[in-house]
Amino acid sequence: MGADAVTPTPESEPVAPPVLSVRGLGVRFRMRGGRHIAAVTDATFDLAAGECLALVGESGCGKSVLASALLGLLPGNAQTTGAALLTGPDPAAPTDLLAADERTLARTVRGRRIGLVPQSPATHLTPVRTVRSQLGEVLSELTGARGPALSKAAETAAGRASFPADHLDRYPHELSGGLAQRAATALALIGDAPLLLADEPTTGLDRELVDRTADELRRHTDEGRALLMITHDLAAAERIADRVAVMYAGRIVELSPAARFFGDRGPRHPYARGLLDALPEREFTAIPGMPPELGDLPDGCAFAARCTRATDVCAVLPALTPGPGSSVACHHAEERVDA
Ligand SMILES: Nc1ncnc2c1ncn2[C@@H]1O[C@H](COP(=O)(O)OP(=O)(O)OP(=O)(O)O)[C@@H](O)[C@H]1O
Repeated sequence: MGADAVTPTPESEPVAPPVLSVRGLGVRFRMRGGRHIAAVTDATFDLAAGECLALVGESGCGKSVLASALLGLLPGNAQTTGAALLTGPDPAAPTDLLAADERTLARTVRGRRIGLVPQSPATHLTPVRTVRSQLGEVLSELTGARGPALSKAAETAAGRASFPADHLDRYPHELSGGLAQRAATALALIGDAPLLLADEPTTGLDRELVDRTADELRRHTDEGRALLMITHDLAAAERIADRVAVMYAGRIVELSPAARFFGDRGPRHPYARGLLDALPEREFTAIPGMPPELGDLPDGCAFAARCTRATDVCAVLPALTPGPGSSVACHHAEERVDA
């Protein structure tokens, strides 16, 4: 499918001009013996200010690789295709994150135009330095603050992520999981980036902390930031996402408003429906079989081997196509409309 082959339906379209416009993004890893792993193929979506898009899917489907591509943090054996346009100070001259050089990404994008809320705050924070010192370092780098102003700025930065000022002089190992996450979020917010990228921000947290962390992220979105949240946690996605993109075997197979996805009508793609049905609070029925190897994908629909709806037509790759309520890459999606 070409980069501009997806025309989103009104329902699956973002509500304002995009902060991020991803078109036909692909990431392949070159392996020994001339083999390739197609980790992400033809990802196309927009993300607007004040909007949260949850990118969901099973482990290994390519979510984190997509995030790394947006941050310019792919390893040397990666090849990218397509474009990922990040709107900057001049809306008429967006930065293509896939084409930008490392200097541009390091100096003007990471931390300043994209704030990364990491998967594991414990490993993201430096263990031998207090939270105040770590906030101070990023603040002086991004804002130039020095001396007493720096300490005050650290308190303000902590407050934005609801990190308590009386814990600023603690080391990461002295923090609970929730506070470590808030410290990491405070770091991500310092540059006042219009786009936040949260990679599994709730992993390892108990349910109450998941809800609180998700609500915090929603608050930052409501302040006008765009949030791309990568998550296994469908409950967290349901809590805060405006739209949901479901990835399977490196491709986005459904792009849907969250209200529809989690509501009575539900997703239209059989895999997306299977993901929801696997939840303990729903049918608790696992999808049979395993996802295909990304180095050995079939020519047609990668989900067909696990799909109860598969027919001969599924040997032809289905394109992500606008339909009633959501965009879906499935030859049989229409059968599920308003079921
Ligand atoms: N440097 C690399 N070389 C080769 N393959 C890689 C490399 N990095 C990632 N992959 C492969 O890309 C695929 C997608 O990985 P990715 O980490 O994006 O999945 P994910 O959906 O984020 O899963 P998880 O939630 O478990 O992190 C996996 O099959 C992974 O093995």
